[in-house]
Amino acid sequence: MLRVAVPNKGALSEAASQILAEAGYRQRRNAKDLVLVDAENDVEFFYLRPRDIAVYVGEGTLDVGITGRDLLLDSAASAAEQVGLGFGRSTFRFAAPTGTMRTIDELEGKRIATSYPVIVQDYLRGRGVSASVVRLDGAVESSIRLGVADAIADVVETGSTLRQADLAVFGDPILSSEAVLITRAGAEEPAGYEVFKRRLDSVLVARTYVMMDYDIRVEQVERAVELTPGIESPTVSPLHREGWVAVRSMVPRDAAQKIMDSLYGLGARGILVTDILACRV
Ligand SMILES: Nc1ncnc2c1ncn2[C@@H]1O[C@H](COP(=O)(O)OP(=O)(O)OP(=O)(O)O)[C@@H](O)[C@H]1O
Ligand SMILES: O=P(O)(O)OC[C@H]1O[C@H](OP(=O)(O)OP(=O)(O)O)[C@H](O)[C@@H]1O
Ligand SMILES: [Mg+2]
Repeated sequence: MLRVAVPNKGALSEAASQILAEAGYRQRRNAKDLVLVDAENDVEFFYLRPRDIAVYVGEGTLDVGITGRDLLLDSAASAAEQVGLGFGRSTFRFAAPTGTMRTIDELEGKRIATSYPVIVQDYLRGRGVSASVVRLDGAVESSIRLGVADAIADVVETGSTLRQADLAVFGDPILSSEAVLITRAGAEEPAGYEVFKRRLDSVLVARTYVMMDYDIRVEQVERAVELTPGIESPTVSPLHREGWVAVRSMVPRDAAQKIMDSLYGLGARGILVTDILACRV
């Protein structure tokens, strides 16, 4: 049975269970449950702290995990990112009281509070800056006001937490994070992983793409399919109406409106867009 680690709480928990449910797996109904066996699909889910997931997967106790890229890097566990899952996006950045710091070099000799000490130390080492890192569990934004740090390095999503604390980011983003699927680095592929991965990949495709159908004159088909090349190749079928064909193709969801405008300009009519509920590509 494939053993999968899923965040039990925090920013990634709900969306992780959601993507697994969309991939056809049973998920726990009670947020207190620690384990759920999906016997029909031969998968066992373990609900764990997102920060611990890379440790279990790196040790090989669990086969696969969903965690944040930032948490994976900070764990220094021997786990490898397989695919970005497109949710739980954030950046990881330095911040200090508004107007006090502009560059990374100004961190020299300062105290930096963070919940991600490994990422911060690696980054500073790479930049040749020596500073002391104060490890805190959370609510890092309060650390400067409370006198234990001069700057912080933390997860920034909307930026509203920083604004509330009168802090401003400075320097380039240290990294961009999202939820990722991880497995043990260098290990043989666990039994059942291929199907599990294909199911998640399929949800990502179904979320990213829509199905587009349209009718167009035969002379314009080549130009039209350049706009809608699909993943494999578009389906072109004859229409009862002489000189016209119907085209069906997957297109990226966020480009659909622009593509429809261009197709209409080429003379396409009856342009329809539908959601993809599930797929295998
Ligand atoms: N707004 C956000 N706040 C915190 N983490 C976020 C946010 N958006 C995305 N994430 C990601 O969620 C992961 C943090 O998980 P964690 O469980 O610590 O979340 P949390 O919301 O801080 O939970 P808790 O505060 O209960 O520990 C990281 O990968 C982080 O990049
Ligand atoms: O940019 P924003 O949208 O404001 O989100 C980022 C904030 O959210 C998280 O805090 P959380 O609420 O998880 O508290 P914590 O720091 O105690 O974990 C994170 O640590 C930042 O503080
Ligand atoms: Mg938090």
